[in-house]
Amino acid sequence: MQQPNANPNHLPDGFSYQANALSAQKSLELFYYLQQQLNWQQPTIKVYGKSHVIPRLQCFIADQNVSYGYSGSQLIVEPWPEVLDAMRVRLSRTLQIPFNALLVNLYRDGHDCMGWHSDDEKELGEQPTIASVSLGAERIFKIKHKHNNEQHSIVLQSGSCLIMNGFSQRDYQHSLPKQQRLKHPRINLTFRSII
Ligand SMILES: O=C(O)CCC(=O)C(=O)O
Ligand SMILES: [Fe+2]
Repeated sequence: MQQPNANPNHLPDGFSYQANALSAQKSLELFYYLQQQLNWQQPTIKVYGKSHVIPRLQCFIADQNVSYGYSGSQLIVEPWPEVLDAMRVRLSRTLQIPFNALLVNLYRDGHDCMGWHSDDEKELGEQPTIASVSLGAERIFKIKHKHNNEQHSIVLQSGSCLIMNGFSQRDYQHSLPKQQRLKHPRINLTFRSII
């Protein structure tokens, strides 16, 4: 298996990684709170005409006027819990992006994963900014260029924030591969601005 790049600063244009956006203590508290409190769903998606449940749990939180078809399945839209609304306000102010939606992923263990994709849905606009906060187990995150062999892989630590902006979605795909031996869960918060 390819080793994760030791230096997360060597990411391509449009990706930037901040290790300690949240303290270890705060990250764990938030992890347990969200694991218990959110209304987790496991939507079904169609791949080549066949229906599958996705290999993770999800919760979609958004302002009331927002609707977002995620890979063809319409998720139930949940209101903002106070703690996530506060985080959204802070991130919006820091990054100068009016985040109005949040897709939360729960990877129950290393069997749960997310396949190669770009977050390039029309409703995210031309050069979307996505802020991705990780809580709980560390997971490997892979990035590959769409038209050449450029590949990167980094470890997303608990309390970290990965920002994707610029042409990161136009030019690259990303994925969260299975890690068969991993027993611990992880929650990922992806703040989005839907037009
Ligand atoms: O779990 C992750 O770090 C990636 C999530 C992701 O790519 C997405 O929600 O679009
Ligand atoms: Fe993504």
